[in-house]
Amino acid sequence: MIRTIDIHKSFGDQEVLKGITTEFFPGKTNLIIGRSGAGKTVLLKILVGLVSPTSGDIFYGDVNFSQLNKKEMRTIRMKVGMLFQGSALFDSMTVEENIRFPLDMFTHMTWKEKAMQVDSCLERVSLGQVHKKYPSEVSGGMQKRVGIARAIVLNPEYLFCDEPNSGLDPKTAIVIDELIRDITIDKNITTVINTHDMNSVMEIGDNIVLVHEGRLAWRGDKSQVLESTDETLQQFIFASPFLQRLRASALERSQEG
Ligand SMILES: Nc1ncnc2c1ncn2[C@@H]1O[C@H](COP(=O)(O)OP(=O)(O)OP(=O)(O)O)[C@@H](O)[C@H]1O
Repeated sequence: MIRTIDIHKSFGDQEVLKGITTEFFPGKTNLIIGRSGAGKTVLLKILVGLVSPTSGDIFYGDVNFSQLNKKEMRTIRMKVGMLFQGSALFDSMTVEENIRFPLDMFTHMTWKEKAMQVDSCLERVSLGQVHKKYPSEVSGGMQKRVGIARAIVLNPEYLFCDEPNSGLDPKTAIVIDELIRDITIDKNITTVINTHDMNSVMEIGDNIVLVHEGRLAWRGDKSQVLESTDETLQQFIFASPFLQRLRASALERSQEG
């Protein structure tokens, strides 16, 4: 579990985060949602330790992440997997070299142990004979799978995904979401996903954190989204007139039934 307590972040005069207190749970897909510029990426970077908060605390379990020295922070980082926006694979490395990279960096495993771990992660993301291919030789959806395989190769306790659906068609996006959710449940990972994608909210939103103008505007799960009367949430989720009509008719049907 990750807890943030009263996180503030300013860049110069601009206060981007204005006191975020929330929780992200193990075995759940925790989504950070919000409009462009709301502060989602800054919050995600603070959670991972890439950006320091101006004030506030982050707890990984019982450990106060904000007060660790470099060595202790490295121990926590070893437990963290990252799926970057656009997958961020190394173009000059094959798929298997990409996935093996964290093992080379952080472990003393033998060549054979690494090969077995790479195979098992590729199998977990349902990719077969792509070991020797380069990222440019596989589709965008496959690149995401490779990115996920690399993110889980060290058996992380925490998984951070920045816009995992960007650039994918809606169907492939749902398949990738479901893959992330299944891995989260199987391995009891605390997964935090930064997303704009409404399908993700409604399909895998176990714990949804809505950030609005740097503040926590709403928290709940996907089953509470439709019924919530929170204005900020409704304006964000049902932004288009089409979705507003859809919501109205869904609510009508549920009242009739
Ligand atoms: N390193 C930085 N220096 C100065 N300002 C920054 C920095 N990083 C982010 N900001 C500002 O913080 C605000 C929030 O940015 P952030 O990237 O977190 O938004 P976001 O919610 O992730 O938006 P999007 O959905 O468009 O990615 C923006 O106004 C941005 O310009």
